[in-house]
Amino acid sequence: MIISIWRYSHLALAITSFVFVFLATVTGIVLAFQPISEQIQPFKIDGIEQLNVEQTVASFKKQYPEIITIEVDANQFVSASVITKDGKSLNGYFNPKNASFLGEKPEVSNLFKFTTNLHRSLFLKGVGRFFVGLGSFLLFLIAVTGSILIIKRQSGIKKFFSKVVNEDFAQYWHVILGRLSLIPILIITLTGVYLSLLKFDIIEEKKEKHTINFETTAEAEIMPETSVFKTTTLDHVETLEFPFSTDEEDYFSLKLKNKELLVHQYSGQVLSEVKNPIVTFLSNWSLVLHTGKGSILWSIILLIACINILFFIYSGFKMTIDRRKKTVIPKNKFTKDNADIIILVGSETGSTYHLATAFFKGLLDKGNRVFISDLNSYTSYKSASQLIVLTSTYGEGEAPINAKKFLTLLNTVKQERLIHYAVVGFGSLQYPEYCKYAQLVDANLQVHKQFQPNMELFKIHNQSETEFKNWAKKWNNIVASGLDIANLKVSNKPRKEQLFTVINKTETNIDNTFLITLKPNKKLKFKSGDLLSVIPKKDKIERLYSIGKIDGNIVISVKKHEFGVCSNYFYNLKKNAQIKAVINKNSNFNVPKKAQSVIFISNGTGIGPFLGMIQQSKPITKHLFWGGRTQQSLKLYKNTIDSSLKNNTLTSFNVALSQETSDKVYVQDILEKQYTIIADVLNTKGVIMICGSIAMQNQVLEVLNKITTKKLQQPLSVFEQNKQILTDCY
Ligand SMILES: Cc1cc2nc3c(=O)[nH]c(=O)nc-3n(C[C@H](O)[C@H](O)[C@H](O)COP(=O)(O)O)c2cc1C
Repeated sequence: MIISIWRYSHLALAITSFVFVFLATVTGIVLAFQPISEQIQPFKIDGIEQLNVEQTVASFKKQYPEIITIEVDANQFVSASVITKDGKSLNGYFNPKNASFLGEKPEVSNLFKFTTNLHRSLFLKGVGRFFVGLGSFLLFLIAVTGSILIIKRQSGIKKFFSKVVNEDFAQYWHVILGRLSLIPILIITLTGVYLSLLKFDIIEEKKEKHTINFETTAEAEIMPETSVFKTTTLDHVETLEFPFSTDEEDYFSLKLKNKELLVHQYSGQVLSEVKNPIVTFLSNWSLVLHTGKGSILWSIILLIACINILFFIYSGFKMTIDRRKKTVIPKNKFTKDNADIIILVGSETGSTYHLATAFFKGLLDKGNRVFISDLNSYTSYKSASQLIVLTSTYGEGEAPINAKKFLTLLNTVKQERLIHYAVVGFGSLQYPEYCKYAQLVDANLQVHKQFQPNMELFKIHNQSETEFKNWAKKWNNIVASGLDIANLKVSNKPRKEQLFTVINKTETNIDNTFLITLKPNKKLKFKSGDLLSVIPKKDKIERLYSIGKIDGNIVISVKKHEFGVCSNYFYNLKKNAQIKAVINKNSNFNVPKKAQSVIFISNGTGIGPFLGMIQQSKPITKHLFWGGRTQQSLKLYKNTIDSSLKNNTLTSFNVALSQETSDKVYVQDILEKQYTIIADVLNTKGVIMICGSIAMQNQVLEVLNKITTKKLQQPLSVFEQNKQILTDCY
């Protein structure tokens, strides 16, 4: 619940301040170029930190009979106002070393003048200034609430900068850039507020007045060694005003960064010293930090921060709109008390709702009495016989926002009837606590007297529509709700299908396995390890095949099952037949660009993607391990493997045949023998890729763990976290 308060505050502030923040940011982007354009002008003289005021005054006095002021600005450009020997007044930039004139101060461009006005007051004078100041304060609050949201999302302040899982472009970059620009944005907003308060005199700059007692001043003496002009270098000076006349009671007025001095014009004695109040110090810093004056680096940081703010406006609103679109609970036709089937949804960002809605509508279409709601609305159900919980997991294995109260309610609400239930967990394998909350819900329902499971907990990675349909099919077989799985409208994304031509298909081998080669009709970008998604007309259920890329074509290894809809569909395709399919990127199972050595481990048809990878002519070490039944099973792949060995695109091939000899050898057995290869590859940041059956994967992982623990003194989990173990098993 707490996270929602912060999220709503963050959103409410963003909506309230949108116009002002947008205008201030766009104008801020333009204004960031002003200090940069100033800095690149040729008025900077190196070494003013070694030049003292006395030397500068002396060189000016040599050149000009009268000097009015000398100034040093934030860019360390020295400007002055002087009268020349021929009585003309000269204003502009000077070289402080020899007092030579460098040029007039350039006029501020109309673009910068216009933008500054818009930035400061929206051309509305005081009222505009007030709203800009308020906008700045609201942006500060947005940054604070945003930081709190990141802390909540990352489960603690210590993990503020730890890895963010990339599930959605807008969400991922909102967090990543938010963290990086937090400090500059806090500085921009706080200084913006400060400068506004200063303008409205809410903060006042009260300076002490100078008092001079000429009676007590020392006898005139020409600038002694200890004089303040000698001990002050030019880089500390802001302005130096010269005396009006030669009268002893007329003095220099020297403004430094931290104080103001009145200096005797002959003795160099300090007649009066007034320290700058803290307000002046803060004002100077606020101006420098807010505008980037005097520093190209800081101006660029401010510029990037402003561009990021524009991105936050876009990504923040995009996330909100997406969430709102997704989080729509369909209208109920039946009440909670006259429905037979209750669907309860737990969702943080709304994705689970679209699958829940498809399921709900599918059941309604077949005449079921269904009621749908969120998990926090759990209550008693008078006629229900089935409960389906569809819930995601958030934070570190925690309940999503609309499910936080569910477990408490489950233990307090009385249920009169015995209800059968099924729980589907939605999560992501990228999080260590995969579908943890669904697990918790399932465990609590298991021990509840009024609930009885009709199937095991089902976990779904990345909102997979295929997996959801698989679950729905299983559930439907148990409950016999008449659900038409093929026509469940689970997808809200249009499918961009491409045409492929069958250019080769082998006969089935002894294991009923065959290879099919497809040529894309149009040029397509894809890699070995990507997935080919096919939806056969017969059952309209999506199937995914891991593909090998050979000579720009797709090769897949398929096992023909007697009643397999898709495998028979593929098998019955004739040469030159056209099929429609989609290639899904699967970057988690492509050969990583930086890997210098790779081990491929597979059994059966799992060799498919590796047939492409072993042919790729990358100068890296590649070892292939494959487990099959007999020599006959291997024949299907032999040509590709042999040519890869011959061309040196494959370093070694290790085969395990389980039915060839009496001592059944499986792929994990040959791995154990080749432990040095495994240890070497992992130790040198190489990668192990596994494709095939889940049973094989589990056995292989066990063996790999033994090897790493023994030979590298580290459990396999360390290499899994380093992304050195990649799997694509089914
Ligand atoms: C900040 C954050 C934390 C997450 N934590 C987990 C987690 O601990 N376990 C898990 O399996 N999935 C986790 N996920 C993934 C979500 O459960 C997954 O994306 C799910 O499909 C979201 O569904 P929803 O939009 O209906 O909430 C997390 C996602 C985010 C953005």
